[in-house]
Amino acid sequence: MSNLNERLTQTQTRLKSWLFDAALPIWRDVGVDKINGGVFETINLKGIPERSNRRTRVAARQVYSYAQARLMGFPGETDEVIDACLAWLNGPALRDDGLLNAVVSADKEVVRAEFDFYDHAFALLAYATAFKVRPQDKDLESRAIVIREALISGYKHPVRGFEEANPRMLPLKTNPHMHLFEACLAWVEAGGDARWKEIAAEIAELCLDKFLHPENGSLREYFDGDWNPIEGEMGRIIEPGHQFEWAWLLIRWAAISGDDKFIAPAKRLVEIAENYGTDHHRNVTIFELWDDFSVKDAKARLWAQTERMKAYVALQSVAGSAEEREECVSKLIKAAEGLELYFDVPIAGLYRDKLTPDGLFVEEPAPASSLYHIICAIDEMTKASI
Ligand SMILES: O=P(O)(O)OC[C@H]1O[C@@H](O)[C@@H](O)[C@@H](O)[C@@H]1O
Repeated sequence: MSNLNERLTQTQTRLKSWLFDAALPIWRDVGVDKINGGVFETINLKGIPERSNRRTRVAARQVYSYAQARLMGFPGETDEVIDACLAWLNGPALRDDGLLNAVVSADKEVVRAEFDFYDHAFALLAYATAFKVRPQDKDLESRAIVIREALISGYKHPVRGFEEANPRMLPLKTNPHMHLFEACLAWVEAGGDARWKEIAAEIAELCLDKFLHPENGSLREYFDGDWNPIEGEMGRIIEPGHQFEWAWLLIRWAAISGDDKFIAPAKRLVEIAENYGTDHHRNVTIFELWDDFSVKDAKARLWAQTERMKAYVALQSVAGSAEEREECVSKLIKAAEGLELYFDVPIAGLYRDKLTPDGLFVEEPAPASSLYHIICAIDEMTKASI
């Protein structure tokens, strides 16, 4: 076995053991709120869950995480978390019109009922992944279709993509489109109807035509109502983590759609995020750049490290030569080592979230919301080979 291959296998094994032996058990055994239902937002670094208001996206992400764990062959119990979170999504988080509240308290009082596009994208991902492991449960598909149709009837942009509110509220945002794209791909994989693929195609084209900077190929975050970058500083923000994340999705979409035109822009996104958006001294991908690639915010959140990993798994799958593939695998290992920096806490299975520019971690409870990123990256990593 080559040295690189050996390092890849060791990294895959190490991360998978951390996930299976420590993280999945703790986020199930401590993370589920057995009294009030749903899951806690955070567990502090002493291992105690914290009682705070709950973002709907967290319940959705935990459905994804434990359904994905099942797909990965996790031998432990997963139904408890999946059921608790599905009940939350279809209970306290559900509004009368079929859409979702954004934030609900532990006592099930609605804290923020406003429509949040991002939460709906995650609910669709949750239902898709649950449906992959429970294909006989047709309710999962019907609930997702209710949300999808409500999104289309209430929030469709007149030309392409989706609005943030009805009546319109600017800026329009690429981020929820990215997660809706991700959910649509999951539904395509889960055997959903043709509409999922049509929405994915629309978002992929919108990304190429409008989200990407025509000159330097970066992907910006905030747009006006005609899909031009919003005026002022906001229109100039790019997030390196999102460059990696879109690259991962675009390469997956190239395989599903059979259209290779998405690969070159994806490679460019990775190049930008690696060369300008990653601090090679700390070995972490940072939070924000300006669209001339100067640094806006050098703090580094955990999730961006997982996107770096996913992007290199995608890139190695479309590598043109053995050398290119080895280069991707070597960067994948580097990215995984960057992620593991965040795992250095007294209780295995918990993690840090923010690394400051001077190399210190912020002291704070571990957020449940990051498990989704981590499990996805580890699952993707197991697909890499040389
Ligand atoms: O901040 P939380 O909820 O942990 O999400 C972490 C991050 O997830 C990523 O996939 C992106 O959507 C980011 O914009 C987001 O901030």
